[in-house]
Amino acid sequence: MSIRVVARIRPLLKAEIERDIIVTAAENESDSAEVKSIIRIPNPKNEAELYSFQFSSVYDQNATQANLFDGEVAPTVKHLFKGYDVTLFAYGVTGTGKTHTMRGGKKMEERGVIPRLLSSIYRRARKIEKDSAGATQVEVLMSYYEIYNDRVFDLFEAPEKRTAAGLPIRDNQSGKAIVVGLSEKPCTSLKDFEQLYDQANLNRSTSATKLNAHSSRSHAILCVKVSQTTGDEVRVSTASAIDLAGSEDNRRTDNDKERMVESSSINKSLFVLASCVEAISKKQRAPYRDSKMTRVLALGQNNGLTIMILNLAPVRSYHLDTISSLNFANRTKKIEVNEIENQPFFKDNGGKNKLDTVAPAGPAMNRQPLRPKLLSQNSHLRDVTTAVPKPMKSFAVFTDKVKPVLKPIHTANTSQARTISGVPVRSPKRTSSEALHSTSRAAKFARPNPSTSSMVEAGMSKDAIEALIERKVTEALAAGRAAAENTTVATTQDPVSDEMQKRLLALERRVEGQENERAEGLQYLLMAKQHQVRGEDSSALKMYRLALPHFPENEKLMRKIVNLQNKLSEGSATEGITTDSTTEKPHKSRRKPKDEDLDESWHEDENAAATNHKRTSHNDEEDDEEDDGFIYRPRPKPRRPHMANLNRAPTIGIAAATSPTTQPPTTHESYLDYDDSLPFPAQTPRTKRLIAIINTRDVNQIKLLKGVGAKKAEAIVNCLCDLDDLVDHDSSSSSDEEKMERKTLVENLSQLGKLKGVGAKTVWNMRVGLGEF
Ligand SMILES: Nc1ncnc2c1ncn2[C@@H]1O[C@H](COP(=O)(O)OP(=O)(O)OP(=O)(O)O)[C@@H](O)[C@H]1O
Repeated sequence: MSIRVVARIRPLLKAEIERDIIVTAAENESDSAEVKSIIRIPNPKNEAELYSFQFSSVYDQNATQANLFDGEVAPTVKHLFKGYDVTLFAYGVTGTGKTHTMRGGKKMEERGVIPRLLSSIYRRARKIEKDSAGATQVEVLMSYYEIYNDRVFDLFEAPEKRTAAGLPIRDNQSGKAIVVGLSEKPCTSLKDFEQLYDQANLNRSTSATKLNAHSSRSHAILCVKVSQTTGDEVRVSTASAIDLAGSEDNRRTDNDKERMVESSSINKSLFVLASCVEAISKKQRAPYRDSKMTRVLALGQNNGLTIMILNLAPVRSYHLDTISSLNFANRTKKIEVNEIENQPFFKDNGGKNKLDTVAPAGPAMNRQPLRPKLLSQNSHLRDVTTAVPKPMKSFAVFTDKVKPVLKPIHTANTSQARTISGVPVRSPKRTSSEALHSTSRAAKFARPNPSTSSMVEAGMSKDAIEALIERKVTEALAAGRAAAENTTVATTQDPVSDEMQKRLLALERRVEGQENERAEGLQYLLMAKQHQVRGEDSSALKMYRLALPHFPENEKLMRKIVNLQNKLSEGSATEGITTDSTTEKPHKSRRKPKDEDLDESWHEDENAAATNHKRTSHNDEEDDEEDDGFIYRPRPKPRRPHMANLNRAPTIGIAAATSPTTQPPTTHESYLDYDDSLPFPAQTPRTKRLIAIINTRDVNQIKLLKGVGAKKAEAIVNCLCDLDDLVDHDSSSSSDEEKMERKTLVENLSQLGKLKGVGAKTVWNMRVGLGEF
């Protein structure tokens, strides 16, 4: 049968209002039963259009905890006692009610699926024990763990006892992922359970986020193992109840760093889950192993019955998230699950049966026996037992009976080998039965076993059975050793720190990537402006276009591109007309730029102020990065800088100061160097103001500049003072007055950009931050 998906819409929370409701439950008109099974939600792009999603059932805002449990979970309990594993999981965006559904509140009517399930299990257990007059005993064992930041932690352990790496997961022989070292607590009554469960929940990672005051930061997995023992026969089945952490849209969460790490881990695991579901639906290989949660949940790989509870918020603020959850659920409902019940196995038989000494241990030891999978079938949950033919009761290993002569086994310690050779020499090593009795790892062999008697009936000699057991034991021990080795390697290498390292690196790269990308964009902009002031419009256009992907929504940039394009096409048209004319050949460098050409450049005209007044039409608001009055003029001849000492400071933070010509400039320096030799007066009021502020050396003033905090301001002042010291050293004989005169002053933006801790970007920000001046 396929996974049963039921949707639950939570009621409005205090902060939400009625008119924001966009998710509704409806009955399926073609279905005679008056049960809601449709979710309706508008198309985010066209509110008039409604999307409909059909599920097994839908519970609206008015549905109680009891309604949901009675309708969906209670019917699974009898299947659990028939040997079927049951998996229940709550899926949904953060704050949609998963924990409320699974755990619920403390009051009787608010109890969620989990306490109700346990209550129902105990009730049924008591009934079975009573009906069998004590011949059948039911034992309930519980394990509870969380997957936090992709690490597994036992919730029965206090957080301070956890190891950073968490518990390892490995596959058992039937390929089922199991958590190694998980504790399993017997719970004899509902009271026991409640005590353990409440205590364990205190260990679960939860935090307040903007979207949920008690947000689960981990996936919590509760496994309830039910063992029914009748005489020698033991039947084990497990109910797993999983409260997944909710996906988060971090544009809405305002998460801090720690919450972000959690959030990205949650989102990643949910993304892997979605990828698994998609792969399954496309009949491709599902990437289960990409996340611990998907490994454990193993959707589509686990047997028994699976129910997904899709939790939904009814309001508009969740619109896109809700649609994404609905799409996920829509795919999930098509996943087929193998309806196979667990086979009983036989326990100790008064010492006669050598197989039966070990009881199952570990939460995953009750998984499927080795036998062919039944073909998946689509049937209703309630019809499971009648609709599905009983699977074969035999192990795959029973094929051995058609080959009664067993191959000698390679290992020396097998009684079978001795029997076959006929040499009654006792091996110095232990026999299979001894091995079974003595090994502390014997739990593995407690998987469902055929009874010896049935094997004998099936025509196998006792020796053949012994040899068969021996072989299985040897194989299992070898597998156990291999697994143990793997585990050791895993713990000694501290996979978490490696993993963490990798993530941090990736994060760093991402941040760095973003920074680089922005810097690259700014660089293209500046180059474009440089080209433009030189009158090289087509190159400028090229540079603006290169900058565009870095500032995709920047209207100003787009306008510039369009204007330049127009200008160029106009120009080429004019060129066509005037090719024959030699009368006017405008000197590029002398042209007077149009408004959009007037741009941030550190080639500034001395008459800028005058020009400024004439340019009344210029819309400053639209182009706040532009300095009024810039026009291109040929680069003046390099003049020996007034502040030669700036270039003489080799180690105090002026980049490339020692040999600016021999060292290739960095990208930032290259455009800072561009107007290195500009004389001080040739600057716009804004630039002058900026430089004046810097030259005050007043940390309080400097720190107010955009992009400069107290630290950077201090660094700038220190750097300037260091430069003064250098000058003083150079001229130890100078008078104090001369020294004062020689006090290091920043003359232009290029010099400013070379101060320690100041780069092109900071200079840019400082200027822009000064606004119109
Ligand atoms: N059916 C419901 N009835 C009443 N209140 C509900 C219901 N469902 C959810 N709530 C309330 O909504 C809030 C969020 O629910 P809950 O913490 O269960 O969300 P969640 O999906 O588990 O979130 P997260 O993924 O962040 O852990 C809680 O205050 C809870 O009490």
